[in-house]
Amino acid sequence: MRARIVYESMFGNTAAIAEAIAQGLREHVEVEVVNVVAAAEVCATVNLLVVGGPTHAFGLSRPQTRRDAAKLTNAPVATAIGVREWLAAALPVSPGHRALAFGTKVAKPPWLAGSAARGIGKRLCRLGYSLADQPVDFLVADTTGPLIPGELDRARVWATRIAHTELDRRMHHT
Ligand SMILES: Cc1cc2nc3c(=O)[nH]c(=O)nc-3n(C[C@H](O)[C@H](O)[C@H](O)COP(=O)(O)O)c2cc1C
Repeated sequence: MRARIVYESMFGNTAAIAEAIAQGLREHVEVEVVNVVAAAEVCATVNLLVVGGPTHAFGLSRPQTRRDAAKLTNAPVATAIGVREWLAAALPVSPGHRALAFGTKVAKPPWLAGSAARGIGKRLCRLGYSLADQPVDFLVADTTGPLIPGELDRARVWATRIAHTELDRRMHHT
């Protein structure tokens, strides 16, 4: 089984979660982790597509929010393409394709609405994917991070559980 993780990240937090998910999946699955900037079209030979990005202005980032993010860091930030644009350009898939959605957002205030993970999940479903689990938000302490303690472990454990259930599912479907 092969998985591809496509992520977007301004300050490295979503990137770190993507790596933790890869670690969790890798115990059972061949995994490739790709920054959305470098991700070409959706690869047909992948059994599980995992897509993640930061929550900006209650949803997926846009060119303007990425430009705003770029002002908060000296590190190079890709503003031209994000997960929103990548998914908008993706081709629909036939039934049976599996996917997972994740995102990051600030922990406080807890009532702050919006989730990139949910938006990504919706778009994946519209493309024809069935989600292997509910979209998951991972939390950062502040806009530029860091992740709150325990989030990397939570991502690893989540991914390992999904790898198990997906392998199990494939064994019983073939
Ligand atoms: C322009 C901008 C808008 C943001 N809007 C939200 C928001 O609406 N809700 C939220 O929870 N976090 C918001 N955040 C915080 C981001 O979710 C946070 O920067 C991100 O999770 C960090 O991940 P990254 O290092 O991978 O970019 C915003 C951040 C930026 C830069």
